[in-house]
Amino acid sequence: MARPANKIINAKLVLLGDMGTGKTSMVLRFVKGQFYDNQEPTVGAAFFTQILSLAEATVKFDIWDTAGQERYHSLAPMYYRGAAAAVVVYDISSMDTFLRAKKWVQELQRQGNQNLVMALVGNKLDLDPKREVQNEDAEQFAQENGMFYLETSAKTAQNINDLFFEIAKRLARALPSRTAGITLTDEKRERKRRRFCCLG
Ligand SMILES: Nc1nc2c(ncn2[C@@H]2O[C@H](COP(=O)(O)OP(=O)(O)OP(=O)(O)O)[C@@H](O)[C@H]2O)c(=O)[nH]1
Repeated sequence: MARPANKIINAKLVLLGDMGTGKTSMVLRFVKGQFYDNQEPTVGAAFFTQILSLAEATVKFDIWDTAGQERYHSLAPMYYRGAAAAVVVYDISSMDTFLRAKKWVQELQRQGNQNLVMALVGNKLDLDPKREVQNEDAEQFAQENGMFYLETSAKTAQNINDLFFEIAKRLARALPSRTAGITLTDEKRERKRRRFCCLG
């Protein structure tokens, strides 16, 4: 039987985090079900789309996967501005990447969207024997900063779909009940950005 029409949410989602933490791999796992051991570093940013159907809403994600290398840092605001959700990624086997993730959270709190749904994600859970970041520490940091926290592995796919489903649920909940068609992205800015980005 056909499901009744539910609200449609267009949500811009940005991934931020140190280089090599697995941002691209997480998105590729979610969007295409693929994983590469030799995933190339992202240059600038990469764009993906994916649709998730929940009982309460259909969420269309516009996903910006940013480059983690320091030289691209100044580009990041272009991608997190107007975002409805941000995923800050670190690698559980690298304390340095966790410290970098904390910096990203501070930057988002200063400059990001006020109602941003934020997730802190410890990726490379399959490297648990080499763990440097304890999950209690990450969980506490996430709680203190109003984020939800999850550990994932893009390699084994563990918790990858759960991450995006949880974000979709929170976005659906953040919207009042009669808001079908409302977009969570900042349309005006987004149009400007598109003009800016696509002028050849
Ligand atoms: N063991 C393991 N390796 C992973 C996982 N996710 C990604 N990798 C590997 O980590 C390396 C970096 O992955 P990327 O997805 O390019 O990381 P990124 O955060 O997008 O990197 P930048 O584009 O430089 O910011 C690649 O060799 C991946 O194969 C994971 O869950 N487990």
